[in-house]
Amino acid sequence: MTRRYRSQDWFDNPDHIDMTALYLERFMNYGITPEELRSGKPIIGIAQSGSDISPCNRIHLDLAKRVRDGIRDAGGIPMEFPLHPIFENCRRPTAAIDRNLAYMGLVEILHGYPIDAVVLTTGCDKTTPSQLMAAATVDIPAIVLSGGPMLDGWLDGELVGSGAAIWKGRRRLAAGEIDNEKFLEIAAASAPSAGHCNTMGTASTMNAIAEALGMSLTGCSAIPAPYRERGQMAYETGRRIVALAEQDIRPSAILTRDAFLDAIVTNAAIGGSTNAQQHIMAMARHAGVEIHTEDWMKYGHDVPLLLNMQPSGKYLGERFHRAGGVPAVMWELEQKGKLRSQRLTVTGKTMAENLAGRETNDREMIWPFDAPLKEKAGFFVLSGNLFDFAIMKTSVISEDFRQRYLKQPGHEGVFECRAIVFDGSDDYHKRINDPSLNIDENCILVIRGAGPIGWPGSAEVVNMQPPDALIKRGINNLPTLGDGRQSGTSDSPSILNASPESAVGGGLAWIRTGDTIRIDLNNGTANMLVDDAEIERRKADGIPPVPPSQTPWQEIYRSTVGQMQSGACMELALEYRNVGAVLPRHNH
Ligand SMILES: CC(C)(O)[C@@H](O)C(=O)O
Repeated sequence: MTRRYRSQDWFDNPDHIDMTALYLERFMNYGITPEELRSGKPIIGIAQSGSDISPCNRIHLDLAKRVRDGIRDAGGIPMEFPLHPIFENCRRPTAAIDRNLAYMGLVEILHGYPIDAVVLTTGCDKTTPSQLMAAATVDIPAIVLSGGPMLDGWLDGELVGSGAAIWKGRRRLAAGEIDNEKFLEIAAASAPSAGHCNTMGTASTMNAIAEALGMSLTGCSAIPAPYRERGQMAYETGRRIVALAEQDIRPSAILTRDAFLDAIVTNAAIGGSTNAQQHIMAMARHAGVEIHTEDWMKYGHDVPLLLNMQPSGKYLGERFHRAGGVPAVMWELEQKGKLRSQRLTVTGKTMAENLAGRETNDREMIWPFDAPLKEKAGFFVLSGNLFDFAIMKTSVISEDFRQRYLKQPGHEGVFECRAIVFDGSDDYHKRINDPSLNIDENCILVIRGAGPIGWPGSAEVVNMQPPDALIKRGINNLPTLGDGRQSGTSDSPSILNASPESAVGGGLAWIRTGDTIRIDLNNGTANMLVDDAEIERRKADGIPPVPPSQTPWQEIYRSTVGQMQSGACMELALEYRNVGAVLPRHNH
């Protein structure tokens, strides 16, 4: 039996035939017939995230054609509409402020237009969580179609991964090993085709998480953008969303606590981006699921690193796809009982069923659970008088860094450093090479004013590079700490996402250059060794100033956003759930 869709309240509503005429007539101007719209078929939205200013997602302009084919073949009517663009690399002051804006825009579209189900076209970092957050709020049937990563980058016979090549290139530039032209050549080589980052940066991470949550078809996220399977996946996704609409399988049936815990576990096993922390929190909260600070350590930290992909490992996205992609990693976890896989996914089957038979045939790319690339590779959670919450990405800690800071005889897991404090990244760039700071290997670089309210939007700036003089001596990483984020493609073992941020009076506001910071990974603490009376005295100096808002949205964003610990959500939006079930009033 076909069910009555919400779109029929617009197009087939005997109580409001006067309104129906108004709703129907303008769709005809691009050739849709009233019969189609009144046929009782589901109207399937395609949230189009691709555009010329969203190059990571631009492939979706083509893929949408195959999605439409799938929707039509399965008996639905496609309607494509734009999503607010989000382009991490280029958006100033940061794309982080776009996540909540795109979220809000998509909620309004899905609620206010005759849309029964939606295909979410994901790619660049925040295009995934923003759309899943909206799907959770509206709670109409939804499915993720990833755009896929770029092809692998190659230069001079070596793999060059996007993002990772930039951070490495910057260091080589500072060391005087390459000139500007070579740096640009490396950057170009790392991005050889359509698609998002070919490394396990935030884009690949968030698409993998969408799949781990059960919101995309099995094997979707890792298919490189230009591969034929990508177009085929678009077609199958289009077909599948019609079935989800018919069966009324909604995100609330899929986005459960079990699904989010599996996302945390999978993120650790793939060496996922630190940005996943705030996005997982935000998606969970919009889905009405409680994820607690302790869950990161309890479920995530002990998970080993299984995927040999940059920045934690060696290879890039094409090999990941050929090795079986996300299902092959999850298969390893499933064998060891690390997942809660008896849960529904958009395939209509359980995650356990989706994973059956998905063992990898490439053990250089996906390592066995019992003989992994690294043990205990999940995020490490820290707290202390500098912040209530921050994370460290342990999967990228190099052996050199471990030896220097974490394996000092008699003090394993504990190190003390002299703080060099920067107020935002302009200050960092201006002063990092100032010889009067005497920065050496006993220093920790601290950045503040980079959180959701301070920046505004939380900037990817914590992976600060050491001064040129140190890099020339072969010291590529100093400990760093801050209330901002860092690129998922970075190999810096930073302590980041510190909450509460300096701009709201978090502990980072009271630290001064020259203070000693003690990091204790045995107890999960990070403290400035400054007594409480002195901290109180410093409070009289006030919170370090942050720049004024430059646009209306920046001001609204600042007045509504929470801290990164809790997902940097637009807090008032959390009051709204299942808004797709509440039809808006007629408009004339
Ligand atoms: C590479 C970027 C822009 O930094 C981001 O996409 C990430 O991976 O976090």
